[in-house]
Amino acid sequence: MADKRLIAALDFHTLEDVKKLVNTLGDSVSYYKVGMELFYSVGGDVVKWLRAQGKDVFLDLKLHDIPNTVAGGLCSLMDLGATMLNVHAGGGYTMMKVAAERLHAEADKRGIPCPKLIAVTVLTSINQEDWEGLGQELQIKSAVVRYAKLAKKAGLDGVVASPQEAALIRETCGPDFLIVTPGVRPEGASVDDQSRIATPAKALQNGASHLVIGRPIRAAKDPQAAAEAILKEMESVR
Ligand SMILES: O=C(O)c1cc(=O)[nH]c(=O)n1[C@@H]1O[C@H](COP(=O)(O)O)[C@@H](O)[C@H]1O
Repeated sequence: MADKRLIAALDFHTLEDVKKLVNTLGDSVSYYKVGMELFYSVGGDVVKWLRAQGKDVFLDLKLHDIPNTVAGGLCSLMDLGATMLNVHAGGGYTMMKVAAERLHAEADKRGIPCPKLIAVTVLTSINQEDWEGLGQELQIKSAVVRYAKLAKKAGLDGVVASPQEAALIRETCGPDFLIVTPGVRPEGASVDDQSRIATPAKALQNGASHLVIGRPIRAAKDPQAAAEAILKEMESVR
């Protein structure tokens, strides 16, 4: 049985590349992330294809707009059958609340299960210098926890944050709150454009519920072996 805590990021721009990786990883990986690169090139068909293969899908389009537009956008995405959708917490409490309410109401109306809705806090690529450049005065950690509390109060199921903030979020938001962490790098792997990172084991020890991992699997010489090594490391933290 695949470990559903691992979400492999499909940052490709063709369906052929997606099929190749998904077929290579086979039963080892059952949860995939479709982000803007793939969705903008291929559209909703990729989500439908993944669902037809029995895979869960995190549709990561990071909606960020006024409440009515975000809520409407989420309802439009609902037909694709994604397991999880996201918005930017920077859109504010009212936006998140309206989005969650409209998504739930729409799911009830259609008689379908409601996708999980999570909020991106502070992108894992943001470092202290970027952060201060934005004129932010809180520490990154404090801002992330503040966003997480707002997301919870607004009725969302969880957040996207770096593994470095996961412990504080878990302590603040309780055991059932989803904490989805990108910025995960096995020991010695290339950091790429990420800033606030940790290893798979450390991310889980800190309380992450899901790990989003892209290049360490996708760009590996042997993606199947890379995924298996990550899954083995994850297995040590239950
Ligand atoms: O929402 C996301 O998934 C996300 C949020 C964030 O703060 N940082 C982040 O890296 N991501 C996504 O997570 C994936 C990480 O990919 P790798 O850096 O290749 O492991 C990418 O698809 C990003 O779009």
